[in-house]
Amino acid sequence: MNKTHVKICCISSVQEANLAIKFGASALGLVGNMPSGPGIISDSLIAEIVCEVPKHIQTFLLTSETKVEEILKHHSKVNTTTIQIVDALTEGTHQQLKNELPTVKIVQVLHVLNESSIDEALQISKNVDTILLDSGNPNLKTKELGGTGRVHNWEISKKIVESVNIPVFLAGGLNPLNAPIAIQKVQPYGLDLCSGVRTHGKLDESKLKAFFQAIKQ
Ligand SMILES: O=C(O)c1ccccc1N[C@@H]1O[C@H](COP(=O)(O)O)[C@@H](O)[C@H]1O
Repeated sequence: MNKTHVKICCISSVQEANLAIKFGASALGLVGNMPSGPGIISDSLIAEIVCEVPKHIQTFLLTSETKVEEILKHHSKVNTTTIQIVDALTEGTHQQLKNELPTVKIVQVLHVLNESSIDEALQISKNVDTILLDSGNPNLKTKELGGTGRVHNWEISKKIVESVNIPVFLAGGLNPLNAPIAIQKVQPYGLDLCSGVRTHGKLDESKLKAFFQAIKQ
């Protein structure tokens, strides 16, 4: 079995970034402005963290912008290696983004709500580098676009991993206890987590250690 990649999300300082990297994260999530969620930081802090991170580590800007023009504007302020779009596009296409930023990876989040997510994933997979499956609900009045601490239906996630030809990250309520089961059941390219390795919002060294120990392959 291939090694599962790990993205630690909701990084809120250079110290947290270094801690996550020390334990084995190959990617870091930096949460921009959102309608809700525990991990939001300012764009200036995102830019500062990006500058300090070693070049082999991927930095993901989480953006709630849904228009290509606005996504480009957001990214220009922070210069991450990767853009993670946490809601569906409403103006422009993924291809436009890729044309404008050929060296930046484009990750589209899909909030797994029901079986219709499988067809949606298939469509999206033609135009992005990576899909990230999360447990939010963009249909609520105040949108939930991630950071929920909730697990979704992994049977559906498993079918998506089997159906698409691009890497898939699994997110949503992962922690040291359920991560090995997630890997076995869904077999994603990577795991992505925020609340499961934190205590009172701060990255918790003992939880991080337990997480990486639990998924050692
Ligand atoms: O954490 C947030 O504030 C957030 C807000 C809006 C979109 C995404 C957000 N975080 C992402 O959500 C996943 C899942 O979080 P959790 O592990 O269930 O707490 C996390 O990996 C971040 O990518």
